[in-house]
Amino acid sequence: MLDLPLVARGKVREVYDAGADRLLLVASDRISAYDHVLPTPIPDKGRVLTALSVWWFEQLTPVLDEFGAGHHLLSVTDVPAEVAGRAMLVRRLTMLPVECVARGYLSGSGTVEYSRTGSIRDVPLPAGLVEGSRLPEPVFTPSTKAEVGEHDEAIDFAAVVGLVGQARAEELRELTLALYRRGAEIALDAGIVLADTKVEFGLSTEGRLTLGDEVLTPDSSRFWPAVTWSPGAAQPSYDKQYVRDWLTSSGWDRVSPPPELPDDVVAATRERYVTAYEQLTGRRFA
Ligand SMILES: N#Cc1c(N)ncnc1-c1cnn(Cc2cccc(F)c2)c1
Repeated sequence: MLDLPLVARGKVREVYDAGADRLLLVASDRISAYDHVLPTPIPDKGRVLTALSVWWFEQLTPVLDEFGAGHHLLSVTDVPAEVAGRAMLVRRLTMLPVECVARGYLSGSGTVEYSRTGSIRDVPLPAGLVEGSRLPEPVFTPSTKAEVGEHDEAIDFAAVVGLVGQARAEELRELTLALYRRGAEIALDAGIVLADTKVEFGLSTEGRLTLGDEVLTPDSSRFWPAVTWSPGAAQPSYDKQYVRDWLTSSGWDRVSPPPELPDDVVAATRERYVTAYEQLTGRRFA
């Protein structure tokens, strides 16, 4: 347990108070599937996803610069030894109450909405799209932050305006879409379809729009292997498919506490995270 006050705890991450205007974001090795946190950790998951976020902050800085925005990462070395490699020291922000989601492909709740309305939020889409279809243009699909354990609630652009004002809402939409476009382009070059992602922003003490949270990780985004992309059915998850398939085959009812994962599923899942990192960054995971 860290000797710092706990600020927030998510399914697989914690936020600690690191003193004056600083927080410590700690990524655990926990993995969640079907809205349950599984009892078996995936070794190095926290370290891989932290290293990936750090790399994306570097890659996306030119996009942030275009908008006069910054990011909250201060250090990954100035952190307690017990969480070295899986913690980010970040600037404390005043977080904006909007989960900024960009979708480049139709999936999950997006497919449900499209099936009912022929659109996603206020964006009409062409007929004939199916689960996994690439959208003509990426779509901004914001939601409000739910209490821990609850699902985020979809909101439309007008609701974002109501929360942060017209100019800020437009800035959030355009910056979220620009970050997604750049990330999706880099990911596809590495053989990964970035189907969608969720980013969070806050305001720095100087009032500057600042990208927070984790960025473009398999926990905040849908990663699909490009080689198996085939619209018309649920796409296999790049990182969680072994876990999902094993849980389904185990007969687990998705309501009672989930079973422990077998060693081979743990090892294969760890390998997926490491491979995603190495394919995207071109760097060896140490
Ligand atoms: N990032 C960031 C951040 C910041 N830079 N400044 C102020 N607050 C936050 C902050 C607070 N909660 N969260 C969500 C969150 C993240 C990780 C784990 C969790 F449990 C919950 C983000």
